[in-house]
Amino acid sequence: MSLETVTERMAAGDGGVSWILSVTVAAVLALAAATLFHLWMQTRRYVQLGNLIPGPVAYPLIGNANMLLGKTHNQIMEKAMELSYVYGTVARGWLGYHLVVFLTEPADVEIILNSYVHLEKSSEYRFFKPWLGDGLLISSGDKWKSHRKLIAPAFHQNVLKTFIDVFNDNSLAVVRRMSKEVGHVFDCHDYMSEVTVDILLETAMGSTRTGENKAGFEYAMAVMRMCDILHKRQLKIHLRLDPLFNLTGVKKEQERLLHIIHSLTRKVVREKKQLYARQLAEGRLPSPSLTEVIGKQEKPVEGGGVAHISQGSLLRDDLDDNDENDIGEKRRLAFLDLMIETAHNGANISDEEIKEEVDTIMFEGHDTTAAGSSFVLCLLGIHQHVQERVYAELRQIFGDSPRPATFGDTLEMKYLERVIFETLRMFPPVPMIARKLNEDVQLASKGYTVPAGTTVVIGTYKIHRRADLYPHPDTFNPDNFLPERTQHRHYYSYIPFSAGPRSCVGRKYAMLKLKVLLSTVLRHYRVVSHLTEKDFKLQADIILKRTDGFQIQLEPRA
Ligand code: HEM
Repeated sequence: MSLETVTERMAAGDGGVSWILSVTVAAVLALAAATLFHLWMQTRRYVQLGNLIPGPVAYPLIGNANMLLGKTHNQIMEKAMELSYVYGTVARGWLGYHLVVFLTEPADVEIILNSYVHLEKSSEYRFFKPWLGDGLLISSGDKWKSHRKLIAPAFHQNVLKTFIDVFNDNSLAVVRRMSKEVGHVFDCHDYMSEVTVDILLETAMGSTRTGENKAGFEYAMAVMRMCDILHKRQLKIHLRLDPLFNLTGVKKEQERLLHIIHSLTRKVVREKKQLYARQLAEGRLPSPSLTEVIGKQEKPVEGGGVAHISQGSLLRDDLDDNDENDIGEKRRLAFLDLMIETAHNGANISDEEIKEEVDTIMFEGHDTTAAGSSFVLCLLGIHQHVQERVYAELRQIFGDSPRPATFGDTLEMKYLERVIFETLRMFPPVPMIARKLNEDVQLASKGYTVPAGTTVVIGTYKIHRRADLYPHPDTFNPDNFLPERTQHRHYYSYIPFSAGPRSCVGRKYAMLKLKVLLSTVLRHYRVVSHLTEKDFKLQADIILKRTDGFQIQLEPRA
């Protein structure tokens, strides 16, 4: 039909208009039908691929959501474990029409974690957003990539060495504080949490919470309480839903705490920036520059400033550089200073983004290490012969001297290192990791294809308890990490710090801090516990903890 005819018909009045209307409606309907057909085909493929993976019978509309009804987060985790016993190392569940796939086979886990494509976090991580904004833990795409590149050098081994004094001073302070607990059973997590926040305040922001600095004290308390709120939101179904959460007092408390946290981080970023500019103008810098500390001859390794903690090189890799030229050990550098310097040198990062990264480090570095160190103390309290071996190693390093630990000493703490690794195997502080797939993934296991849009849950806790990977997996045995044992295990069968490009950027920091803290505590006290690890009541939400408390007793060492 020519344009003329159409114009003629339009000019003809009502009949023409209704004809045009009919054509438009028909076109819209055809388009809608085509879109629906496309969606249906896609959904059909999604559902078909999902249903090829073994899992429980799913019901229309709800899928397997009935299995979650009325369950606590803990029971859900237990259910997921159960499913993997019944259905094997690849198991699926349907939340309505949303596919969730559980992986516990290292070769499959490697495909996800070692990829630069599947880096997006699942929607579960949204609770962190009001606190951490678009910080490293939850950001994605180019932002994550560029910030990771920027932050990784701040965790370089030579930077970490500058923290030794902070680690030592705070460890000794907590040993003194714990002296009032001698002789009775107490929860060591409170102490581990407090000392961890103190250390983070100094190493992340260059602040302390002692002395006149009331803001630092309030900040530390707010960080601890915010972590509790995040736990609550994972556990309580009504707090998970934003509209309901917004009506609660917990939301008000969250706002109050975030006001304290963000005000201080913003203020510290602003002041540090001004100080940096002033000192630069005066021709002096507040601290040695990042390049000076890292050293020109050493190139930071992509993804964390250190090679990945791998099975073959697990022990060597953790603190591999036995360089006694401890540059800057007396000159403390906070991550914040390093980020300000990097921004000054032209990196594309705003003040607000720097604030988000500092907040992220405060969160990620807190609960994980507090839980990790508490589990170590509980396990050593139970396994006295292991504790005696650790103590013998420490006596060999320090003799009778009360001197603080040096970086070189931490390299000698080989057995303590194995104890920490074994603890993180049995009780990984981050018990599972979740990713959202943006592309289909072909798994190594039985050739399953997991379709784009699926949430993949990597069951770290379950992988670490596989009897084919760790003989007697429920027995605490630090020798699981003897080099001759680790070299025969799959690289992805030990992932407490995750692995691949999105692995924990703070893993070397964590290991160094744990060694200094635990060695200081163990040089002063014998830890005692009358329980066994079978008595532990575990709570698995964001961070694995004991709901019965981390109960131990202390006896002073002569
Ligand atoms: C025992 C102690 C620690 C454990 C077990 C641990 C574990 C983990 C795990 C499993 C992840 C990946 C999370 C995911 O993909 O969902 C992660 C990420 C991260 N961790 Fe740690 N962590 C520890 C200590 C620390 C410390 C001390 C810091 C900082 C001072 C830190 C900073 C981070 C950051 C910033 C990320 C996000 C990395 C990214 O997405 O690129 N962690 N950690």
